[in-house]
Amino acid sequence: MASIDIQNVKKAYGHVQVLHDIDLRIKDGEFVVLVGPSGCGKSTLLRMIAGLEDISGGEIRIAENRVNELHPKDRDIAMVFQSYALYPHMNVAGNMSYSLRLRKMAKETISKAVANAAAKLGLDPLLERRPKALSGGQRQRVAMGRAIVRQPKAFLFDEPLSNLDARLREQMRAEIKKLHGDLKATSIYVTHDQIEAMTLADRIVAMHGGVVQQVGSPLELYDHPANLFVAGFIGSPGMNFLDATYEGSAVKLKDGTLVSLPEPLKLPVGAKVTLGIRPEHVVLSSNPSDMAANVELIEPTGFGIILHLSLHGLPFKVFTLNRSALSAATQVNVAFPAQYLHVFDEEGKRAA
Ligand SMILES: Nc1ncnc2c1ncn2[C@@H]1O[C@H](COP(=O)(O)OP(=O)(O)OP(=O)(O)O)[C@@H](O)[C@H]1O
Repeated sequence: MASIDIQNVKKAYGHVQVLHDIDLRIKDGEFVVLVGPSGCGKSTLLRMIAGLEDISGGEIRIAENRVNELHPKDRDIAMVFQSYALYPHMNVAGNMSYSLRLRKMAKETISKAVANAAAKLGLDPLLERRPKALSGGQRQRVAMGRAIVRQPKAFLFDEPLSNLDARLREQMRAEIKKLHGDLKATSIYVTHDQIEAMTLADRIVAMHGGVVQQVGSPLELYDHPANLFVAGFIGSPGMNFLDATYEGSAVKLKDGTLVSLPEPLKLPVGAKVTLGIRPEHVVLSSNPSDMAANVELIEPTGFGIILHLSLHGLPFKVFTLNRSALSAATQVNVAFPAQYLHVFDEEGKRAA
């Protein structure tokens, strides 16, 4: 196991800069998730750590050693991809033991390592099977087993669950988390799925446009998003945003409604701001003096209900567990509890 240090790392393809000055220190044993929309540069960063892409600037250190010039096979890390890349002509045991056989390890040591990993992953009954006789989930487990037997310094996961159906993804996600609890191996996991990031990570690195937007625990990002991008990306359904102006202890919405803040912010009175509130934090009220919104669509999810509203003519969502919302009238009143409000300045940064 090892820490991974990423210092001022840049990547350019020709004149196009796809990663800008990335600085991250991943602690020994930590599970860090790189999350962001397609094209944000997360896979490129992972591939640079693995040695599959050149580094245009900066330094990457694994276990305190600079690896910029090291060949992937000399970095002692294991990568698990979305495509399982198993050898079709080898059975499960053969696939899992391949790298150890290449290293000419003793047969007994190899069998023990394979047996240990197979037990952890529930692969014992499948050791003799070829990949074509396995389900997608089982193949992904073999790919993980192949990584585990090597006891690498770190695991790098590149969207490993993307090929699986929703239920299996959920199950494998929990298995990966349990496995990490067990192995405590340094892990970097790339995904575009914010739920995967929230549920798996010790720390999330939210990326956008080749720039790290925020690094923190899942709840830090959920409770205190550093900017509009993170606020909108983390959480589903996504946060509602409303244009407003700062009025001291309140913000004023476009229609003149004053929304009280829990405390004053360091902003000049009259400053343009964006008010954010998550759909699950909006209160459906019966008080006619609260803001009125038109009901456009009702989506029952089983667990709860998503109300698509039009507030001051703009789309606005509410998530509620209250089933009476299923029969909501054409108009509802909404209230914004002060402790759940987020305010962002004109540049989109969280206002403190
Ligand atoms: N070989 C390449 N040549 C030129 N540009 C590239 C190359 N590989 C990636 N890029 C660009 O670099 C940017 C980052 O790509 P990257 O694959 O890291 O994004 P990503 O966040 O992992 O997206 P996805 O989830 O779609 O894989 C993109 O704009 C992409 O078009």
